[in-house]
Amino acid sequence: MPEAQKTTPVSPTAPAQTPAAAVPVAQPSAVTPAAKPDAGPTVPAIQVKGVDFSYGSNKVLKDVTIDIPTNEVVAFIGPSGCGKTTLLRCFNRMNDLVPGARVTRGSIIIEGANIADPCIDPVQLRRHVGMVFQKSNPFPQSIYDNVAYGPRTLGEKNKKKLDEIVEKSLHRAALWDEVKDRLDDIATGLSGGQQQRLCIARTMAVDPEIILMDEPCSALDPIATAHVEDLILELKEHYTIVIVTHNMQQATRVSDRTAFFYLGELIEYGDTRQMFENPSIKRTEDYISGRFG
Ligand SMILES: Nc1ncnc2c1ncn2[C@@H]1O[C@H](COP(=O)(O)OP(=O)(O)OP(=O)(O)O)[C@@H](O)[C@H]1O
Repeated sequence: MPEAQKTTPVSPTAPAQTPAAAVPVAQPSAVTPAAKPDAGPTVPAIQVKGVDFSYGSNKVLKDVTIDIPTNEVVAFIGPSGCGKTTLLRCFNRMNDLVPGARVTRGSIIIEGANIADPCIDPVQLRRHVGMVFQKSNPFPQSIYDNVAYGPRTLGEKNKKKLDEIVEKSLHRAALWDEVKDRLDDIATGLSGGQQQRLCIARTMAVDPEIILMDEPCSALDPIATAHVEDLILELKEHYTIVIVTHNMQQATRVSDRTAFFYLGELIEYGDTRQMFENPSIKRTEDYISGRFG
């Protein structure tokens, strides 16, 4: 991807990396992420400020405020129906596609821009904020064409450039060595774990800054899951990752911070190890120790 495109801000009116306003200082301490030791002040990749979200008259997110730090992995956990996926899908406005679904209060700031701003193009936003789904969904095309799809859609026609993007993306997805000699084979012939890594490569081919993962390992066996988890740890050097997971061990293995949701509210947010070893809130403790959910 040309460098100029890579740094295109989400909003055409906002300069790239414009510092956003600080988050409200009056957050409850349980939802304030702990500062990383020695980390200087950086603008979070995503700032969620007092968001309410409804499907029709059903309010499913209530006053959610959370910062997602740049180049970290944040896990969203909580019992089924608590709103994890809904919040994740707010970050690239995937919920726009659901009739009657909307943010009714608050704002979400990405790269200094309020993503609800009418001048934001959701397609452009999704280039910056990629998504990997629960079930791998490769197109019934070749491995190469799956990865080249995004760049081609954005207008890249140069074969050499496309070859480079495909190779780099497959490398980053830790799949290159397994597929380099069969790039023309149909993608649906890959194993489940390979298909999921291909979908991650496809997401990376348009050079996003943020990758959203909605239970990316739920359909995978333990070996394929381990591959994807290793990959997540490698990817955070280059990307900010938000992952929804029902697997508590997975949250502890891959994430720097964890956010626990219950009935549409953010109950606790903090350093993953600290939260799992010494949660501040009784309900968090009950959930992570398997007493409900
Ligand atoms: N497309 C939709 N239309 C109407 N209601 C929806 C829709 N998607 C989700 N909901 C409702 O919103 C609430 C939150 O759902 P969401 O999928 O965000 O929860 P979740 O925590 O991700 O659940 P799970 O862990 O089971 O995936 C639930 O009550 C759900 O029924």
